[in-house]
Parts: sequence; structure tokens; C-alpha cells
Amino acid sequence: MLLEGRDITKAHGTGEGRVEVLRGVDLAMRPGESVALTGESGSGKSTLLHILAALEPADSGHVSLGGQDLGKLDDRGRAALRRRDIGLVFQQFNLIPSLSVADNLAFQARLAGRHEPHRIAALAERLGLTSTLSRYPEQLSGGQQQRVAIGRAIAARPRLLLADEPTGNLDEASADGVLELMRELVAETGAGFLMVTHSERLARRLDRRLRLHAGRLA
Ligand SMILES: Nc1ncnc2c1ncn2[C@@H]1O[C@H](COP(=O)(O)OP(=O)(O)OP(=O)(O)O)[C@@H](O)[C@H]1O
Repeated sequence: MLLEGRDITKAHGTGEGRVEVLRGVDLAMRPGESVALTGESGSGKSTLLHILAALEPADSGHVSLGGQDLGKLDDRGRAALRRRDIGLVFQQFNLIPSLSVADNLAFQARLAGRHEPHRIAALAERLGLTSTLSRYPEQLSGGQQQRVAIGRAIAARPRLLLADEPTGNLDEASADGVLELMRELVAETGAGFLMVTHSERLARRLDRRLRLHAGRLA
């Protein structure tokens, strides 16, 4: 298995404001698999994604990525794992405003120690970004910024690509195109791809669907 989660629990807040968001989540993903994570608003999709990305710890349970137990890592170990093995794409693209598109695209790959200039150029071509490489993020459209964010994550060749509503700001046709491209790119590298989405239409395009309901996956 690429990714395994067992009996993951997580609560937010304290006292009266405490919400038990995840109440024993089990999941498993194989390399090369693309999975949609759906569920109503507030069901805990983003919370689960953050735990799988080693951005925040679970309260209990186990998560392992490529056989590595996330619970056994300290802060430095988690940061190293994120750099090396995990790609993240959020609805807000989190591009670095002071870096050109070319440097934004290369950023994650450089951190992961996998920077190959010819690969960045090929990715930019596939993403329709070649003519924008020397521009800065603020000079791009929303759709172009989104493609930079996706390219940046994929250029680093993560084992696991996690995306939270990555096409949330795009119209249907652009969203379909971007999702297709993400699927192709992860399939080529054999990465696992887990995407949070509210869209039935997009969820159907992936290999499998997981639904979060009442703190558990079905
Ligand atoms: N940092 C936090 N502190 C307190 N409560 C939180 C925090 N983050 C999330 N929550 C609560 O946890 C629950 C799950 O939130 P989460 O963002 O994971 O849901 P979601 O399924 O991603 O929602 P959406 O589809 O609306 O983005 C919600 O009730 C939310 O209000």
C-alpha cells in the first residue's frame, strides 16, 4: 500500500465548542490510484487531508505513507517527508509572489532535490504556461495560477498528491481539463492522487470515491 490510515480520530476545539470531526477513519490507497474524497460541508474532508499530509497530527490512530509511520516522526521528520513525498494543491494557490512562474514551478522540485530543468520546461508546455514563464503570479489569470500550483506540486514527483478543491475557482470546462491533466501526470509518475471535491461530476472521473459521513469513511 502507498497510504494507509487506521482508526484515525480528530476533534477540534475544547469544552462546549469541541467537535469530534473524525471518529475512526480507515483508508488505503495503492500507487497510481486516483481517489475522490467527498462529503457534506463540515464533514472533515480538509481535516483528514491535513492529517494525511502530515500538516497536523491525528488525536489517535495510525497513518503510514510508503511504510513510514507518520506518528513516529518528529517535526523535522514530518517536514522532510512533506518535502520529499507529498505534493499539495489548495484552492488558494499559495504561489510565491516574488518568484517568476518558472521559479515557482521549480520551487518544490528544488526542495525535494529533484530539480530537472528540462522537466520543468516540458511540464510548462503541457500546462500551457510556456509563454508565462518569466511573468510573476500577480500577472496571471486565476486558471493560469492554478496550473502553476499543480505543476509545482507535480514537478517534485511526489509519491502522494493531495488536492483540496483544486479546480474550485474554474469553470466546468477548465476544471475538466485541469483534472484530466492532473490524472495523466500522476499516472505517468505512479503517484497516488487524493482529491477533495464537492463535485459529483469530477468525483466520477477518478478511479474510486470515498465518502466522509458522521466521522467515518464509506
Ligand atoms: N481549527 C479549527 N478549530 C475548530 N474547529 C475547526 C477547525 N478546523 C475545522 N473545524 C471544524 O471541524 C469540522 C470539519 O471541518 P473541515 O474543514 O475539515 O470540513 P470540510 O468537510 O473540509 O468542509 P468544507 O467542505 O466546508 O470545506 C467543521 O465543523 C469545522 O467547523
